[in-house]
Amino acid sequence: MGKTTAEKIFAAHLVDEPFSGTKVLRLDVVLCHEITTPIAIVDLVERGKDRVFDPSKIKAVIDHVTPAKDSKTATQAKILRDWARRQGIKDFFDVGANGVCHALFPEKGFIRPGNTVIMGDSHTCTHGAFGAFAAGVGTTDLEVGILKGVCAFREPKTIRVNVNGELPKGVYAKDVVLSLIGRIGVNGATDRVLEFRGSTVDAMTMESRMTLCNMAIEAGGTSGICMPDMTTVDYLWPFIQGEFASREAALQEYSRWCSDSDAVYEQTIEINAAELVPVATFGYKPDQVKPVTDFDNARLDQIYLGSCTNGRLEDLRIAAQILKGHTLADNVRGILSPATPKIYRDAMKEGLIDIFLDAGFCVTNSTCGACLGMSNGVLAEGEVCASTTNRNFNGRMGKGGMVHLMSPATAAASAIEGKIADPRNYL
Ligand SMILES: CC(C)[C@H](C(=O)O)[C@@H](O)C(=O)O
Ligand code: SF4
Repeated sequence: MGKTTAEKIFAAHLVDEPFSGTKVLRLDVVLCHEITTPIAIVDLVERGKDRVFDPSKIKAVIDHVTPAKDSKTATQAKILRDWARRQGIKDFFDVGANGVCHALFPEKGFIRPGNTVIMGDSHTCTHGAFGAFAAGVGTTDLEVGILKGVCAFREPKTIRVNVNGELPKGVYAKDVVLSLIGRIGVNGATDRVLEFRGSTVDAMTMESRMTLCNMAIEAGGTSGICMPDMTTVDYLWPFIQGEFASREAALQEYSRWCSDSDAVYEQTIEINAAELVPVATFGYKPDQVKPVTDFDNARLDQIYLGSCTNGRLEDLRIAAQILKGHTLADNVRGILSPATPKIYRDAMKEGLIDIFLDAGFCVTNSTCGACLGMSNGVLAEGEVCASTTNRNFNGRMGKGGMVHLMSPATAAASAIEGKIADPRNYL
């Protein structure tokens, strides 16, 4: 019987099976940020276990609130910073070099096909775009991961999502994944891997694949996964060229992680790309999704472009293309947080930042900040934000505030009109 990508990765990393169904896997990468890792660090220090299994396999960033906004966040950053220095963690990204974890780490080439990756962050599933098994974990698992380089998982079943056909004008990876979540619900993939397949996914950039995998958790999924292919190799090439004689050789090596043609799936979902339309969420759950054309004058106060879902260069390009020559509607303010310093710099070189500034946007440094309502764009009670992020929970971007999730194109069109708008009218 053939194996799925997740099954292959589990088999290749298995170190123990203490109970039936629970598998202890060897970890290739442990990712850390300043919100969850300091809790683990303090506990490890208290227990006299201030060690790490392998400093070269640990990558850390201060990204959620940076530069620190108060004493508490400064302390969290300091705990992570001191630990990284103490443990000799070279891949540590501090103020000036830091960006949103799930955008920064892939950009640095840290995630490879077939890898096992954990982080104390629910959107770790993003890294599955590289054909890796990447899962968010709690503090206890994170501590064990940091100390021993292993993590226990129940082997997840895989749901295959076939997306075929060409995406219509104004429809992007965000619309695909929001439409999927709208269909299967916020628990539709609980404890499952969502494997994204089909010609639409094959044609996607790594950035778009990351957008797809990023939101697997919003349907309850443990990880999203895409098949490694030449797009993956091309993205990683600057980092792997020393390891392989040619791109073809790299592709051959990475292809072994692709699901077998006779792999068994728990369920297969078919999505016809041609039928998709630009969508946005309307409630406090990511599965409350409807076409943008069904919003009747939905009032907005803020537009937010950024995050690990849609703060990448391709997202900024799409939004800038729509915003060019326009300004923000009178009733809204706009905030752009390019997800990493490289994205920021590239956007500057391409003239995109000028377009945002000309439109009236405030451009912040690279941080999660507003996405989780901690800094750089927190909503006031009763305010509404059109956002390219991944969570619309009640109060997510500020107590009493509401969030509509959408693609960068829809956010840009909405910025111009001051209400949820159809990007197709601007393309
Ligand atoms: C702070 C962190 C634990 C959290 C997460 O796990 O997702 C954050 O990144 C978020 O998006 O809410
Ligand atoms: S950008 Fe938002 S969703 Fe992504 S890691 Fe940061 S807080 Fe979490």
